[in-house]
Amino acid sequence: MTIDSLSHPTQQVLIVDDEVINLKVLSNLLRDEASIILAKSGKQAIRKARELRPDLIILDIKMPEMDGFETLSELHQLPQTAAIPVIFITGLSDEHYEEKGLLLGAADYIFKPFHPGIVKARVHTHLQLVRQRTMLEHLANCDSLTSLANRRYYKKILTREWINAIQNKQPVSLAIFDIDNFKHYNDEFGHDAGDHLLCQVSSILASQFDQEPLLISRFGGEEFVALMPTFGQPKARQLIEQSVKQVSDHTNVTISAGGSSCIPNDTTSSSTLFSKADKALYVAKGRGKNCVVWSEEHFV
Ligand SMILES: Nc1nc2c(ncn2[C@@H]2O[C@H](COP(=O)(O)OP(=O)(O)OP(=O)(O)O)[C@@H](O)[C@H]2O)c(=O)[nH]1
Repeated sequence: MTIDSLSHPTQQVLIVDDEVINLKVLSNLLRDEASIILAKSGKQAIRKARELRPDLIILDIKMPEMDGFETLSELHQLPQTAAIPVIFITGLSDEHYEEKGLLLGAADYIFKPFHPGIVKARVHTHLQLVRQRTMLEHLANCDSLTSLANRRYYKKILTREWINAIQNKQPVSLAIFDIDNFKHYNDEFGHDAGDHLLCQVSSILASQFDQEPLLISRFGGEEFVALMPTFGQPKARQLIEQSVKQVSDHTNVTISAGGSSCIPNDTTSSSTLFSKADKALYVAKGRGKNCVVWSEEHFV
């Protein structure tokens, strides 16, 4: 995973209605605004929303089996769909239902029969809000020079993955990369060339860690942290060694890495994992750089 996976180039709207004619009318109306996904029931909507992560959901309320209120409640309970805004479009025009829908967390409530222009305008506004939110998230979580995840985002994901690992009794590995002799590179070629090199190294690392659940982040300066949830030491170490080799094969510099692995429990802390990796990095630098040291070799 890189930070780019947080944004989606074309916005998608999921329309949910048990009446095919309503699905047709709404998709014709909104196809200029976004690409359209259709669902004919609450259950189907939840499945598609989990899989496709649309930017906005337009939800009918009166549907057999699972009504719109139940569908919204379930969407809000799932981590993959909890933040997707939902607009109710419904024949239930009683204010009591409108209040219920908004209190459940709907972004908007539109009565049927609807005025096409008003629906279009409201959908347009909500999609614009989603774009603005995505942009803010991107700015908050992304390193502006390299476009990698920043330290703030890394910490957020580390907290989440640490809890997951405890619950599922799975390993977590972490490695810190540091560019070797970068001060010398800056002094020799200038700060702009140094920036360019940081971007080059970042893009090589991003290509090595582009699969879920991996995360590569710029921790600061010329230091990068790779988080490898579910990876035990052998698999993690192999990936880190491969990354170090890729940088030395494709740039004018080398990098060193220190790694550490554990199966977290209630008594272990992620900062211990980090400090073990940091100490291993120090050892790697002392061994002549351009190499990987894993903490177990030196710190049990
Ligand atoms: N161009 C550029 N340089 C940076 C940036 N952030 C940190 N640096 C430089 O990175 C260099 C890090 O130097 P040191 O900490 O001495 O490490 P080093 O020269 O790589 O030495 P070793 O870590 O022992 O291999 C400093 O010169 C910083 O100015 C940045 O965003 N752009």
